[in-house]
Amino acid sequence: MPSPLPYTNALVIGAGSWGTALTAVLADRGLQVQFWGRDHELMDEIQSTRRNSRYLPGLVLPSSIQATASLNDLQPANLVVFVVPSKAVRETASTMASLPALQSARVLISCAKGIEMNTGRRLTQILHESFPTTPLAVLTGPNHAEEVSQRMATAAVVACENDDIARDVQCCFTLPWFRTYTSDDVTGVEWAGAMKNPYAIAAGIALGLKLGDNAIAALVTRALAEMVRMGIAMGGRAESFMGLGGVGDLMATCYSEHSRNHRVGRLLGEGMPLQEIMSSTRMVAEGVPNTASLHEAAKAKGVRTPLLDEIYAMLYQAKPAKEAMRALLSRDPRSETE
Ligand SMILES: NC(=O)C1=CN([C@@H]2O[C@H](COP(=O)(O)OP(=O)(O)OC[C@H]3O[C@@H](n4cnc5c(N)ncnc54)[C@H](O)[C@@H]3O)[C@@H](O)[C@H]2O)C=CC1
Ligand SMILES: O=C(CO)COP(=O)(O)O
Repeated sequence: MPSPLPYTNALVIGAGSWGTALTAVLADRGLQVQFWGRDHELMDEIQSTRRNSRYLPGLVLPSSIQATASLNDLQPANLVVFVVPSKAVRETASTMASLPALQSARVLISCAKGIEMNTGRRLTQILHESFPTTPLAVLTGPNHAEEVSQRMATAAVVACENDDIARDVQCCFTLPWFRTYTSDDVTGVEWAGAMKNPYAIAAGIALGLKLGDNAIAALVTRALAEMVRMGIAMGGRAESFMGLGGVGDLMATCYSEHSRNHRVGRLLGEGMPLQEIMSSTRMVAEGVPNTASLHEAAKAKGVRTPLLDEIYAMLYQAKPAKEAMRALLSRDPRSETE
């Protein structure tokens, strides 16, 4: 049985599919949950019907949650979950920083997956700029909202530099069907969570091109090698890339039909232009902006990332997918450990 709750009320910021699923997790665990999203029409719908028909239609949220789009409605919360897309984290954090509701926060949890363009900053580093005295944690792992919302067995990682806070957050995200592990490698899990997104696009492309299971397994394995190389260069630990936030999330997104990144890749592989794919859904595919920011960060740090370079060329330089795959296969032979 889970222990008593260290935090009693939560605020979830961001009303996409993951924010909606996490609202349900925290409410199931017994926290009082406020749920904020920027769209008034959607938040009114959630408050009156308990459903987010736009992003996670199958889930009926508990009646205890309070959904709103009005910042003035927010009441003080001691656990705050940031789950807007990565490109919206800076603006949302700076807007929220002055609100009384967030002044009493005892921990802020970053749940998006990305690295900022132009600064190469991790999302907790961005949150720290707006909340310099509030402890920060990351929740990450192979966690498709569609499955979490159906209470299907799921495991995740809570990373925080402070072990006590990591355990307190872990306690709030512990349910019979939702298991969390702690880590103190915030840097490693944040780089891992961002990096798996472009590779999920690549795995989707390989599927769309019907390259076969051998090719996809090779791609995913070499993606992991690239993730570890990059993660260590950025200050993370290799072991984090072997855990749920690394290889776990890489597999979940590279092989799952739920993954929006995988879908983008599959459609690209089938020949649909990127612009058309992006305008066919309102859901975020972080791998598209992440490819640009990670490519930029890799070049700045001098990390060798042949896969990411080809994904960048496909997404941003209109390189045909077949040509990119040929380029990868015709590279100079080398040792697997290089
Ligand atoms: N969906 C999933 O299964 C999981 C998603 N994540 C991560 O969570 C983050 C959010 O993703 P989802 O909830 O899936 O997104 P989504 O695509 O389901 O919805 C995006 C949400 O963000 C909102 N949004 C967009 N720009 C905004 C802005 N400037 N200010 C405030 N809100 C804004 C939209 O209105 C919408 O509610 C992403 O970084 C994603 O990688 C992480 C784990 C699982
Ligand atoms: O991060 C995720 C699962 O862990 C969600 O992946 P997508 O953003 O590709 O749907």
